[in-house]
Amino acid sequence: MKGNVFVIGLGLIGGSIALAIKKEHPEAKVTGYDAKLEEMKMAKALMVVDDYVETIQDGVRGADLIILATPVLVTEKLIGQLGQMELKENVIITDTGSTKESIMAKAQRLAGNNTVFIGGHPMAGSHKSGVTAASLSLFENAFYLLTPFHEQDQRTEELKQWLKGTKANFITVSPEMHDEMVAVISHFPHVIAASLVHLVKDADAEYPLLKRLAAGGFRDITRIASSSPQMWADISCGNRENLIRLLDRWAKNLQEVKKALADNKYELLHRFYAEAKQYRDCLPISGSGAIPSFYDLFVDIPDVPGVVSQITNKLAEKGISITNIRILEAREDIYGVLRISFRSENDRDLAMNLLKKETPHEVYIQ
Ligand SMILES: NC(=O)c1ccc[n+]([C@@H]2O[C@H](COP(=O)([O-])OP(=O)(O)OC[C@H]3O[C@@H](n4cnc5c(N)ncnc54)[C@H](O)[C@@H]3O)[C@@H](O)[C@H]2O)c1
Ligand SMILES: O=C(O)C(=O)C[C@]1(C(=O)O)C=C[C@@H](O)C=C1
Repeated sequence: MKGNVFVIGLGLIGGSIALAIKKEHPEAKVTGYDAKLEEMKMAKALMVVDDYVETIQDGVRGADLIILATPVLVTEKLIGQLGQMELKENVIITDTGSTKESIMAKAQRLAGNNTVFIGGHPMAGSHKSGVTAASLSLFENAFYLLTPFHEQDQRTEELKQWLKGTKANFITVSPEMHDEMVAVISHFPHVIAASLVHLVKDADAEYPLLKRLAAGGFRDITRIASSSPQMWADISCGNRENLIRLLDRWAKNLQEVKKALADNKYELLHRFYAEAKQYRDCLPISGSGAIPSFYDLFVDIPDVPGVVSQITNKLAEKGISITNIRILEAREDIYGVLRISFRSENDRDLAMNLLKKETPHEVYIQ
């Protein structure tokens, strides 16, 4: 497609969408704006945007598509500001915010003058922020939720065309349903992850060794506690009522666990873990989903210095990026197993072929 795209908020999400649009629509011009000048300069240097402007007014003038990729409370304010500006006729405005009800309520005022607002939320991301974390493949195979005011709107199809390069799967939902669902699978887990970290932090003074012992399980469940505080404070305020309801349900659930412990009810505790495991094991491990797909590759390696960097260097030389790396077992008498995670199946297959060809190690997918 041809036209002017204006991205406000050049962080992880705005940057990743800009990259996808530039790749899919090379004839379009992608301009960016961010509250931080440094972020704009970096976005241009990394060729995430073609150019940047120093005021929002300069960017919206002539824009055919405006994408708001700022923290959700900021997005609400910006929608108000856009309502006061002169916009191009037929412009599509969308956002990427993790909440939808209050954003859609604000956006109602934007309707008219052939302006259309279509709420959006790509259901993939990371605990990392900023344009340097942006990636072309961030949304590949992920769900991308849309909340248009009119479901069958032709303009929604137009927006999907603009966003085709994300390779995401688009689904239309109501803003209310959106906020209830993401509260359970995304917003509430972030509250819990941060709260768990606070629990450990509070015990830190008493047990200085704690930090060093906090290994696999704790790290896995609290990765998302490293996310942007502004983003999550905004989301929490934007989805307060659903979060309060979930906190009540969670408290009740924990009371039941507490009672089972107090009464020493082994069977109840076993069922508690078994039912959780059964449901968790049924979640899709690849393909689309709110839980990001991790495409893992396993490499048997000897426990000798330098071997991990040899492998990562080989991947870097071929431009294959990894999302996570971990040694699962490393004892003197046995081989260690290196688990390398990739963003896409394609990256993992490229890595497997490369490492099989260029290293003596056993390389396999579990
Ligand atoms: N991080 C995720 O996993 C994820 C996933 C899906 C959706 N989202 C949503 O996407 C949006 C962006 O998140 P992100 O992860 O890219 O955050 P980010 O922190 O990486 O980027 C946000 C950018 O917005 C800029 N910004 C803040 N206030 C601004 C203002 N007034 N004007 C212009 N720019 C301003 C910041 O400087 C920053 O560069 C949020 O609404 C978030 O809820 C995040
Ligand atoms: O993977 C992560 O770090 C995320 O937190 C991504 C995550 C999520 O909770 O799944 C976070 C917020 C977004 O609205 C969508 C995706």
